[in-house]
Amino acid sequence: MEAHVLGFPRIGRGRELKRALEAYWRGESSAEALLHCAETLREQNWRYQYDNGLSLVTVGDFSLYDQMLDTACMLGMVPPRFGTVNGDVDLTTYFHMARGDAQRNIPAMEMTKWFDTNYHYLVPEFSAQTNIQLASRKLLDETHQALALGLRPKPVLIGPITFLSLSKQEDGVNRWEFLPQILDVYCQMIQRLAPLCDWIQIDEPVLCTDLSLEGKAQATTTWQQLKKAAGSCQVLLATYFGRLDEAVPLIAASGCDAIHLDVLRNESHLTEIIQQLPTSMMVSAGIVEGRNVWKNDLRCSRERLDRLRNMIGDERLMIGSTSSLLHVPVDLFQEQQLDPAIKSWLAFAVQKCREVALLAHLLDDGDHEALLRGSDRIQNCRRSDSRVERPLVRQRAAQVCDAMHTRTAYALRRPQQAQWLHLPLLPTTTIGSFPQTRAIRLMRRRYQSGEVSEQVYRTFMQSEIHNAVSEQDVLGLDVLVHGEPERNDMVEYFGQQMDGFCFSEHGWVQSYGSRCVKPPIIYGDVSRPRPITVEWIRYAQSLTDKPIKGMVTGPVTMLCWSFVRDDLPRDVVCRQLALAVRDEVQDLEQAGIQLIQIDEAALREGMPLRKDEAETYLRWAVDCFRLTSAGVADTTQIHSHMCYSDFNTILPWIAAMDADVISIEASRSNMDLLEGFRRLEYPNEIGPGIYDIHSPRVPEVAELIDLIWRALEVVPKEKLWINPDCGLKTRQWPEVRAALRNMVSAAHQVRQRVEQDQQSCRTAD
Ligand SMILES: Nc1nc2c(c(=O)[nH]1)N[C@@H](CNc1ccc(C(=O)N[C@@H](CCC(=O)N[C@@H](CCC(=O)N[C@@H](CCC(=O)O)C(=O)O)C(=O)O)C(=O)O)cc1)CN2
Ligand code: MET
Ligand SMILES: [Zn+2]
Repeated sequence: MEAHVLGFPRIGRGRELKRALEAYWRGESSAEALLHCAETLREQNWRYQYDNGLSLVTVGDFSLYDQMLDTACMLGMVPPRFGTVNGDVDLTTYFHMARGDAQRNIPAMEMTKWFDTNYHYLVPEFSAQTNIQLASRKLLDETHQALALGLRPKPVLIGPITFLSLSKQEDGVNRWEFLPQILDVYCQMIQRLAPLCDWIQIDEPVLCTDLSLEGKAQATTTWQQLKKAAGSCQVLLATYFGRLDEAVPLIAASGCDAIHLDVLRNESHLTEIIQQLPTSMMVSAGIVEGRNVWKNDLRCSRERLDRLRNMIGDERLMIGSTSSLLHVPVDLFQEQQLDPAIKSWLAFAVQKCREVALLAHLLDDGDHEALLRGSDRIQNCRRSDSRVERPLVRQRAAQVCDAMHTRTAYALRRPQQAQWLHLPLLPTTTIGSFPQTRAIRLMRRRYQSGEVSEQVYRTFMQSEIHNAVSEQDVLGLDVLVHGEPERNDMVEYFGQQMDGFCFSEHGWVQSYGSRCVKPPIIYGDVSRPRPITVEWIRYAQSLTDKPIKGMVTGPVTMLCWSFVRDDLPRDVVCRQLALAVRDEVQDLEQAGIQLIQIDEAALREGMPLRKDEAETYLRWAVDCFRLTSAGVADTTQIHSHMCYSDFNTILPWIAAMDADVISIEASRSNMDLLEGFRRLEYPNEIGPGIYDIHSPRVPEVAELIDLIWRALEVVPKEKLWINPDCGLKTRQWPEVRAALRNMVSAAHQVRQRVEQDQQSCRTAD
């Protein structure tokens, strides 16, 4: 029986790829060194798969930056601003596409979230100049590398339907018209791969979303052609992240040799799905979860697989992970500090490979009872651990009532806030973080390792806060922040101070390019034993007469960016988080902080992939935000920040959050997205980001003024705030200083004009 995973993390168990990339970008190492590191990592990843008993190793999941970008390169789709392509896309062009070219002032390709994960892909661009041609040998070379090592490669490609669905097009261009040319390149590649392997994997995760009309119309014939190109090599059509629904008949008619599906997320429809497939089609059962870190319940999985086997027979079954393992850390065995009991409940990518192989083995005849008992013991230990279910947390959650979600009407709060705040028109602020410098990170590491005392650490962080506050004072911002120097990450930091969470030392997961996150693990009921941010924020407030905006991470974002326990529904966990953050918000208020931002950066990305599940999610997500924020006085101003602002379909829900002020990403869309807020007559205040913090480019005053005027066409002047798109932690101080200086100057100039106009209106009256 074939046993495989859909993909493996590429960052390396010691984040080798991150270090190699950043050294190369800084000009400190050669392209050869980078490519050598990549080759070594691929080999290492395949060894993990092979040594743990998988029958195939996945090839082509490795990338120097992103697999969608790699696919665009394979198709020769270099956007014209980066130059013309001659032959294969070179490394310099590749990284310019990913990160922009600062020297020539060329913006990078857009980055956005990969389905409902915290991974970002680069969005391929179709324009009138797009010229599709095979322009990368990467997949072929890597397949040869695996063969040379004596391994059995299974090359993987992002499928054409997913690729096109996730791309963008310039006005007047229909990207679907490129499908025949794209297919031609895919077929060329597949024809070359076919003699080298038994299986080719075509990833079509878009099948687990509500498919577009074009996608539906083109899918089946597209895959039929891919299969034709593969000849006698078998094609596995891989779906993941959700339910298949209406995609099943499309797949059934594809002529492909196997379908991969997520058994857990399709459980209730499994029989129906199988009935629709031709009996010649094999089923690769995604049974080991690729999106969380919990050890597989082998008995339960074996029962699931047995039911499936009874429907289709042994010879039609393959065993796999539910999705690529890109979304989990590499190797649990590196962890030295985890509580041993909790560690025994976990599996990272390497361990998950083993689980897939074990499950294939468990389906053989033979006595596997000892193995199953071992797995049962672990599951029981986890269920009965006293840290998992805590009566006080449950009691408190049960006592939550409607009144705890509701504040006085905004119209009544607003004048009360204005009375003490005395803000000018178009107030300026930032989203929270200032540059996380090398020195800050180093100090944190030295403190964690015990090299420096708590006293030294605190004094250092206070001096960073002092520095951030005086920078903001000099810049003339109206509402200040403390700058978040004490936070390694906006989610991990809060998790580290709550009960019910645990942490890995090396559990890095790629977020984009070389940037990684270390998601905390929620294993038990969550509560907040003591205040988290109060000391830091109070210190910042003691340094200035201007208002400091307190900064906390909201419950939905804590949930979305953590590994969440799988023994409770997500909304229940989220409500526990909401109560914990609610306590923090109230403590900040008690400490005299009257502006508090509750970041819900991930609210939009947490939306389920299927529209029919969106409303349920939005209802509890918005409720949790309200539960977090509604315990404060009318005079306290609640802010919220959300990134990745594809908000148009959920605007009424954003309004229902009832934050006094929201800040959102808008600069890259040129304020276009505000149109929706105008139609809705968004009642509260709003700060559409006027400069893109993802790029080192310093925006000019004139363009900022222009954006502010554009925003004023839509947002009444009394409701508009001026701020960047997101936090500034990934930037450097010189850029930040220059950009904020321009932002404040732009705000002042527009403010003056608006005030003059007001004056002359009054005189005319
Ligand atoms: N969880 C989460 N998801 C998010 C975001 C976010 O902020 N958090 N933002 C959006 C964009 N995603 C991002 C993801 C990561 C980073 C980022 O900057 N990551 C850092 C790591 C941040 C971190 O946890 N840093 C730790 C550990 C840093 C570290 O590597 N330390 C060195 C030692 C210090 C040194 O020599 O530099 C080491 O351990 O070897 C700290 O500051 O304490 C990185 O990859 O470089 C930025 C944006 C969406 N998703
Ligand atoms: C990814 S959203 C970031 C919000 C946070 N307050 C920051 O400025 O970093
Ligand atoms: Zn943000």
